[in-house]
Amino acid sequence: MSVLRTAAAASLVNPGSTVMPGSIHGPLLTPTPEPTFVTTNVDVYYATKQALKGVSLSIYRHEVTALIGPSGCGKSTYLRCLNRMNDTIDTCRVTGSLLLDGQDIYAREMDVVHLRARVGMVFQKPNPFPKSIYENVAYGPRIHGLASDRQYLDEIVFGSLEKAGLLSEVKDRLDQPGTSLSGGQQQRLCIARAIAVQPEVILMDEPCSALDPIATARIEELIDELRTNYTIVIVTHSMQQAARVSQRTGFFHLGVLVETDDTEKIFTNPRDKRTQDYITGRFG
Ligand SMILES: Nc1ncnc2c1ncn2[C@@H]1O[C@H](COP(=O)(O)OP(=O)(O)OP(=O)(O)O)[C@@H](O)[C@H]1O
Repeated sequence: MSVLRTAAAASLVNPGSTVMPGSIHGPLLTPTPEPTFVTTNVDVYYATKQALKGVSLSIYRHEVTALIGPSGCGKSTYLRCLNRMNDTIDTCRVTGSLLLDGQDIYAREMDVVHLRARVGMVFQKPNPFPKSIYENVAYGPRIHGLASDRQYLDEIVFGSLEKAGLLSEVKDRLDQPGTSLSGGQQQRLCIARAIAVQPEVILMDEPCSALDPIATARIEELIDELRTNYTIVIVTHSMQQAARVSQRTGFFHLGVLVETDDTEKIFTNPRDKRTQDYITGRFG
């Protein structure tokens, strides 16, 4: 794609905004990426109301996939299908095929607790446990039996805090409550907590919506670093954020996945008029 075309298209995303061509960055996609999740024809109902209609989407390893679309279009519903968080909603029914590394995550024999360790989740509002910083991170490895002794548990806790970019800020106050941290630090603590149980995938549901711009920038940098070791799916209302952090983007509208493609393609040359209208601010 020519620089001129990219520049013109980037200005479409948000005319006059700071989204410059270079900031639709995600490094180039590998030629033959490997899917972590293959989901096919997913329908979701809340009682009789259908929230997702025939969604087919693959999530690729070591990429960040952004899910965008107007409010109520089903982004969070789809995200929650990937670790069966929707199971906690009585009226919710999921049909279709959802395979993680080829395994049906809705199969009767699937251990949902284990699934949620493999597919961790970070929520909109940071939600540390009412425990110390150390215990927030140690809790998961303990209940999953990942640490045979205290020394190994320490290694997991310190390593997870380091990967979440928080260790240097908290190493001298590990026994203080998680809730004593700033909002951005709490969100990184929640990321450390997810990492501590060695997930393959981290789901993030608008992880920056409660954070200020500096804390948001820190989380965005972290997402880019985490991609080396994890597969990430992020729901975001910010098209700039999707453009900055993701390699692949899916656009949802009224419960339908309208299109999915390389992030650069979605923001510069979408196939569908609805996507074009959304990214140019005509609705949403
Ligand atoms: N627990 C629930 N019970 C009933 N309906 C629900 C429930 N959760 C979501 N819905 C409905 O499902 C549809 C999709 O909601 P969902 O939260 O997935 O959309 P979204 O795109 O993530 O929205 P937003 O961007 O506002 O968070 C909406 O119509 C919503 O009202």
